Amino acid sequence: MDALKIGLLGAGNVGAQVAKTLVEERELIAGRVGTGVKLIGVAVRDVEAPRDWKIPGELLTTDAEALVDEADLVIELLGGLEPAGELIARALNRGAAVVTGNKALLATRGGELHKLAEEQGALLHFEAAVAGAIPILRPIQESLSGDRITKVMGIVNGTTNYILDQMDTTGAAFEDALAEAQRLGYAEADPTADVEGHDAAAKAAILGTLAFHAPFSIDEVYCEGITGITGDDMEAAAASGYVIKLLAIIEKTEAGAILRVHPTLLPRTHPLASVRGAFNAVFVVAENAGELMFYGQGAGGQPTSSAIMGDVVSAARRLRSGTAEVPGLREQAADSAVPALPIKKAETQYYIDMVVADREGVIAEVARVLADHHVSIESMRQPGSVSAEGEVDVEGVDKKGAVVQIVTHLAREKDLDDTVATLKGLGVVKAVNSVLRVEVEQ
Ligand SMILES: NC(=O)c1ccc[n+]([C@@H]2O[C@H](COP(=O)([O-])OP(=O)(O)OC[C@H]3O[C@@H](n4cnc5c(N)ncnc54)[C@H](O)[C@@H]3O)[C@@H](O)[C@H]2O)c1
Ligand SMILES: N[C@@H](CCO)C(=O)O
Ligand code: NA
Repeated sequence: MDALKIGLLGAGNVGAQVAKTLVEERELIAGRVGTGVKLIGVAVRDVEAPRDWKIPGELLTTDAEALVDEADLVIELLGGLEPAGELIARALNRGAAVVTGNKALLATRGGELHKLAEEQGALLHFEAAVAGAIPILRPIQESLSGDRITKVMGIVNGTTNYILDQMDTTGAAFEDALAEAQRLGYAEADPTADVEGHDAAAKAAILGTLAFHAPFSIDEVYCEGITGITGDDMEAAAASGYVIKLLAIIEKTEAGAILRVHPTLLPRTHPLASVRGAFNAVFVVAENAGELMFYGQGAGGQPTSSAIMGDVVSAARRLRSGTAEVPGLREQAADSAVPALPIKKAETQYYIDMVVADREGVIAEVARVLADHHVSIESMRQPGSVSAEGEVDVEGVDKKGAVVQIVTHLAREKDLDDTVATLKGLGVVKAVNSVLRVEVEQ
């Protein structure tokens, strides 16, 4: 067999690393595949642009379509919906294998692209799209395919974990931590996707699709990012023994599935609390397997290139042996439909941080509001008072109110919303500073 022709689209953070591996490790990759492999071109916007690794000039081209039309295997690392989607479809229509890390595209048009791949008998691999270097999709699609997955929960965005970790451990400002995450190659080209939770939501949709054998799109994922999290929130959480993490949680109930992404309070003893920097960690719960945990680098050019190269070797082996077989959505559709349920149906624990009038009977009044809405209290703290300037004053000087922090037992999202609305209307409640969801145990 002639050397397998590989076309690479994009030479940014991840693409440049992949180009480096394909050139410098060509022999190793060929040995792993069992046949020769050849990088035939790298499509870029500007052939003169400086890159993390200097790609040999003869490989660079601005004609992505011509490259796609020549390749046996296309690696898409442009990001964004277009022209990435159109180029992937073009490759699949030719029967070429495609490897991509583009979660935004897969969470939007995944169903259509999987169908196209199936129709053409072409391969579509995307391990890099979720949790960077961590092998998580293949274990879900293959190793756990004889089990029933009931829940997946984890930290799946490196940029936001890096930012929150920096804010928590060094007191860094949000903007400074974000700039550093961009410099380190963790963030999306438009980092709004990271900090507003959209990147994690795309990953939640992909995880849901594979774990629950039913197609979910990003529109079906409830999504809150971390832009509302302040240094004060982090400090208050720390003082109570918690840390704030952006979690993606997908869980199956009898009626359907709830997919959500939001900042979450975790006790410092929780295994996800110790996930630092741009690392990711994902819990998978399956009926027979029980709990599994996957941990590793979730972002960055070099770690992500490992997942891309794993998919390249896997696809190339199948091309070589002529056994293209796609664990795509046809197989997923074998299960009965699993509707996506609204966040209002979710049940979780909550943390409410508020300022109340500092006088007798107020706590009883607050507790009554919670009880009236079927929300029961697990713990309550009164860490101090606030001054006229709104600063916590533990000495109690110049008191304008008392800070009260409540952690509830499991409650329905709807009941919690009603509770908070009632609390806000209560004369004795001066302010509700923050309401966060809490995960205390796995
Ligand atoms: N960076 C990470 O840690 C990471 C991890 C996992 C997945 N991903 C995904 O991998 C993909 C690439 O990420 P990245 O961090 O390397 O992004 P990047 O922005 O650093 O690189 C993308 C490159 O593609 C180029 N490009 C865009 N449109 C083009 C076009 N039409 N023609 C030619 N070149 C074009 C850009 O100029 C840029 O150099 C994205 O889908 C991203 O979501 C990234
Ligand atoms: N921007 C993404 C890249 C990895 O998918 C992140 O920070 O996790
Ligand atoms: Na991965």
